[in-house]
Amino acid sequence: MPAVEFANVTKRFNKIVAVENINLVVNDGEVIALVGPNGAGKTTLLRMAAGVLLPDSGKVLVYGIEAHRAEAKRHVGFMTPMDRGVYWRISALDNLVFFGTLYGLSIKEARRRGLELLREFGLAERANDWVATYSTGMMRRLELARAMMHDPDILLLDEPTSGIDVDGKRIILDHIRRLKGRKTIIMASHDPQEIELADRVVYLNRNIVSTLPTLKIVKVLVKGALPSLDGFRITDLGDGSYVIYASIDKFNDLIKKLASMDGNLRVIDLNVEVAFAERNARIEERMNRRGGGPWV
Ligand SMILES: Nc1ncnc2c1ncn2[C@@H]1O[C@H](COP(=O)(O)OP(=O)(O)OP(=O)(O)O)[C@@H](O)[C@H]1O
Repeated sequence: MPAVEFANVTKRFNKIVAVENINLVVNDGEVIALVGPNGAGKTTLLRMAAGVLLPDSGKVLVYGIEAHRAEAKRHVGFMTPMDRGVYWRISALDNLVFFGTLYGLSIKEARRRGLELLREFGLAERANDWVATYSTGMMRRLELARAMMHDPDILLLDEPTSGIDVDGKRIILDHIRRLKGRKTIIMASHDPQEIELADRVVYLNRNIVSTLPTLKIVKVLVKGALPSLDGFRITDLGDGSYVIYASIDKFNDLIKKLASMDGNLRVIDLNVEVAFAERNARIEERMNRRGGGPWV
């Protein structure tokens, strides 16, 4: 039985159609990245799978049970976007104990599990501090810990590493990597390093545009003085900005190189939308025909 199934799902907010006729089966143990532009409906899909939002038509099922029902919710941990899922005026540990008891853990069990997760996410020293004193990155890690308190089979992660520093990001990405194969994970993402963890990338723009096994190329827009960069294709846009194309395995390398360049170079944007294997293959083909002409 699929872990999560969207069957003909449509959701509107007044006149806005957030998602339309979505059909998607997520298998047990699969890691899915939902990718698409702002407003594409990624968060809406996650909220429906978490059972906190009902579809207008169609069905959202968790192990065959409608997602809003309590038996379905027990299987699911939802890491909400930004910092909406925890209480600010109590400590991190009290938050975890509170949410743990909502899922039926005893206070003692919830405390043990909460401390274990706080340790794992590098927050043990701040366990008793008010969440209001946390940085964005610490808050995101706490959000993930909260979603994991009841050891759910399915994790719904909304941009899990957005807006956080390199160390915080590494802790979360390593954790997700360790969960691969043991949990079903659906992740809404704009981040190539998150997307790289997925078994399947579902590109969404109100409805499903394409489903592909892997992401191949990331496109980075930079502005300023760009010294030569061996091993990367570059397009000069002529206005002092450049597009650099990096395969996913070289992306970290590229970011390190860009970071080590002097302050005259700025990263303006990063685009994964055009990065799919299908389109990459088309571009490669065109380049080969032209004998290696410009990309755009
Ligand atoms: N509670 C709401 N009330 C009204 N409109 C909403 C609500 N939630 C979402 N929408 C609208 O539904 C559409 C899909 O939004 P959603 O947040 O699912 O997109 P997203 O793909 O997660 O975007 P982003 O990448 O910016 O996070 C958008 O047009 C948004 O404005």
